[in-house]
Order: sequence, then structure tokens, then C-alpha cells
Amino acid sequence: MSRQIRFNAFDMNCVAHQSPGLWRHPEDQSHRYKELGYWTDLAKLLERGTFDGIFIADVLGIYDAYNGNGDAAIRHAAQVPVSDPILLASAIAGATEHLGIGITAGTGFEHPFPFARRLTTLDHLTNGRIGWNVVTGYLPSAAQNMGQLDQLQHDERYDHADEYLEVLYKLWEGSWEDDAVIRDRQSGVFTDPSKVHPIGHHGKYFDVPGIHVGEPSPQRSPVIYQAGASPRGLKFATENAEAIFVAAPTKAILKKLVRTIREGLVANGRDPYSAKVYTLLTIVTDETEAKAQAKLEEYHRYASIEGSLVFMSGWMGVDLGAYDPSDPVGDVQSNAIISAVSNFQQADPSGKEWTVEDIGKWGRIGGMGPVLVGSAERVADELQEWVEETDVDGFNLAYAITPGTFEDIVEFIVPELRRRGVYPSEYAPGTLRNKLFGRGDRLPADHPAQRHRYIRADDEAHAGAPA
Ligand SMILES: Cc1cc2nc3c(=O)[nH]c(=O)nc-3n(C[C@H](O)[C@H](O)[C@H](O)COP(=O)(O)O)c2cc1C
Repeated sequence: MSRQIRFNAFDMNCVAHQSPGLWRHPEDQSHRYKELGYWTDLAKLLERGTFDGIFIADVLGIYDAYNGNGDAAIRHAAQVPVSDPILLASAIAGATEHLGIGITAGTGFEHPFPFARRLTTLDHLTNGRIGWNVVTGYLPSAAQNMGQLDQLQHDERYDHADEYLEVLYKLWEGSWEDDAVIRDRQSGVFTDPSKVHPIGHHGKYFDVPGIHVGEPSPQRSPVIYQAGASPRGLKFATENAEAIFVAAPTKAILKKLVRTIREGLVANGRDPYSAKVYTLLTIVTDETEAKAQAKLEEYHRYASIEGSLVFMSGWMGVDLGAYDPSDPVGDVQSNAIISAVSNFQQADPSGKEWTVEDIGKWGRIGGMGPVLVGSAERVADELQEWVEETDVDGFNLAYAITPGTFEDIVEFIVPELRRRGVYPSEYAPGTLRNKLFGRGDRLPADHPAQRHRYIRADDEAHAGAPA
């Protein structure tokens, strides 16, 4: 049987997310990101297309590497202005029944204690449809605005994130026993205090002695999303993540990456398919090949190369404005997204090194992922090839214009894939975790959070000890 393909929508609470300049396109609606109806209509559309989820990215700083200041980012609306993704989740949940809602929050954004409660609240309000994209950040401007001189060094950001997650797992998984809430009207006991446990966490970065203040939600821990692709990022992802988001310019690079991820999951004692891997991609399609090509050309007329270089400079941690467009990317060192740099260094199968101009053109639609263009038949063929050749589970679909790109996918691509029997026609029941894996609502037994699951009264003295 042919492999099944999964879709996820990649978005952000801002204008023209990863397609700089395309906010100028007459059909693009992304300037309406401030309206609730814009999000709820999009969510309903995605649910009609049986997308696994909407994944809402976030950054808490501006892309100011390019030319050494934020002017170009601000001019092009390159992810600034940007609103909070978390506040969209309840509204999207109210408008849909099945769609997963993946929100991004950085481990440097806020203390884990209030964050734990916020996600528990959302997991209740969405009936267990929350995913959390754990990001460690790559913009020095974000760290500076949070009172630090600069962000931590790349690998230390992940050490900090390890402890952030440890605190959260203890709160979400360990603090409340399943039968703690008894709501007994006769005795007047709502919650049995002997079944609610302080987590006693004392670590390098955080001290959290007390109990989780939220009642256990359907999934307890949200579905953990992650997108790190450096060696340290992959270690973190394969220890924790259930959905791993990658960006690879070619099938060859993706294949290697997916293999590394599956091996990493196994090395961490997990099933190699216990995380779904989604690769970033943008689809430009229409009724015919010719119309799809014409659409792409039209999008290119609105796209901004400078806006693309603003993003690429931020992701690579390098001022690409300081280079000549014909300069090769070379051996750039980065304290930002290390994988972004290495991918571009190996992108061309013929061995030709990419120049700054190549990178600018590559990123003008859909960020770091490739653009597939063509009729439904051609795009479906290509999607099947990507999945069969690389062992990836599905696609994280960015947009050129919104909701136009997603409308085209639901109108043309989804029916074609369903006709081929490789795409779902309906959702599995239950929580997001159960829809993805069909193995219940809670984290599986082979997940590291398991070791924080049972904090019993007599263990409390040891609750803060490393597990
Ligand atoms: C598809 C995708 C989505 C991402 N979304 C975000 C995001 O919303 N916010 C963020 O700060 N980083 C985001 N990142 C960056 C990663 O979380 C991670 O910080 C980055 O890949 C650097 O890790 P690495 O050096 O281990 O590759 C994203 C990366 C990818 C590939």
C-alpha cells in the first residue's frame, strides 16, 4: 500500500508569514491577522481539508541582523508587527472540532510555572487539541528585550530548555494523580490533597517547589512539537518531540535528516515512528499546469528579495546585506539556526556553492522550504515521491498568499490525494495525540516524561532529585 501523507498548515500571527512582499498581492488577506474571523475561517477551511493542525510560529524580537538594524524588517513587515499566537487557540477551538492547534512559545519567553497553567487551560478548552512548539530562540534582539545581554550560546539554550521541560513534565505529569479530583458533594471534598504533590524542583535555572495549580487536562502534556535540526537540537527533539518540523531544500538532505531523526528516537529508547516528521513546503497549484506556472510568476512579481534576505540573515545569524549578491555563502559560522547554514552549504547536488542572491531567491516564497508548482496530478506525484524516497510523514505547508494557497490545496490537492488513497478523508477520534498516533491521549510509556509521572507522597523528599 502507498504511504499515507499528512498535512499541517504553517502560519504566524502576522502579515505574509514567510513570503515577504506578498502582502501586496490583491488577494492576500494576511493584513487581517488582527481579526478573529480571519483565523476561525482559516481553521474551518483546514479542517475541511483534514489537516492535522495549524502550527502558529512566533518570535519575540525583530530580524535586525540584515544591515545591522531592524529598518528593513519593519518596512517589509517581516514578522513584525506580530501578535501572540497563544491567544488564538481558544477561538480556533470554538470554531472547529478536530483541527490540532500548535502554538509556539520560547523557553526564554517566560517562567515555566505560569506557562504550565496556560497550556493546561488551553488543553481543557480545546478538548485536548493543543500542541506546543518548543523553541529556544535565535534572535539576539528577543533575548535583549527579556533583559539579557545576548541569547545564551546555541547549545546552552538547549540545556536551559531541558530543564524548562523537566519542570513542565513534573507539573503536568506528576503533580496530580488521575483520581485526585473527586468532587464529592456529600463529604464536601473537591480534591483529595493526598493525591496532589509538590514537585520540589530545584535546578540550575529554576526553583519550583509547589504543586501544579491546574487540574490534569485531557492530554496532560500538550503534544510536543520541535524544530531543531543541529546535532544538539536533534538530540533535544528526539528525546522530547512527537512532531518534528524540518526544513530541507532537497530530497537528499531530507532523507538524511529523517534517518538521523529515526535513529535518534531509537537511541533515546523510543519507537522510530513515535514522532511525526513534517517537512516545510509551499504548494502553488491550479486547474492546469499553465495556470499554476502563471500563478507562480505572478507571486514572484510581488515577492521581496530584500525581505527574504532579512529572514535569511536572522535565521543564519549573519548580515547578508554586507555581502555582494554574487558572493558564495561560504563557511559561515552561526549562533542562530546552525542547520540553516549547513543546509545551504550542501544544497546543490552538483556541488555549486549557493550565493547570497540564490538564497534571497530561494526564500522569497515559503521561507527555507522548496516550492512545488503544477497541476494537482503533478504536485500529488511529487508529494508521493518526497514521502516514499525520504520516509518523511508529511508536509508543513507554508503559504504564498493566504487563505488563497490553502484554498487551492483543499480544492485541488486534497481531493487528488484522497482519490489515490494516500490522504485521510476523516479524522481519528479523540485528542490531538490520539489522532496522530492512535494510542491514547497521554504521552506513551517510552517517552522521557514518564519518569516524572508518579510523584507519590513518600517520594516527595526525592522529587527534586535528578531522575
Ligand atoms: C519549520 C520550522 C519552524 C520553526 N518555527 C520557529 C518559531 O516559530 N519560533 C522560533 O523561535 N524558532 C522556530 N524555528 C527554529 C527552531 O525552533 C530552532 O530554534 C532552529 O531550527 C535552531 O535550531 P538548530 O540550530 O538546532 O537547527 C523553526 C524552525 C523550523 C525548521
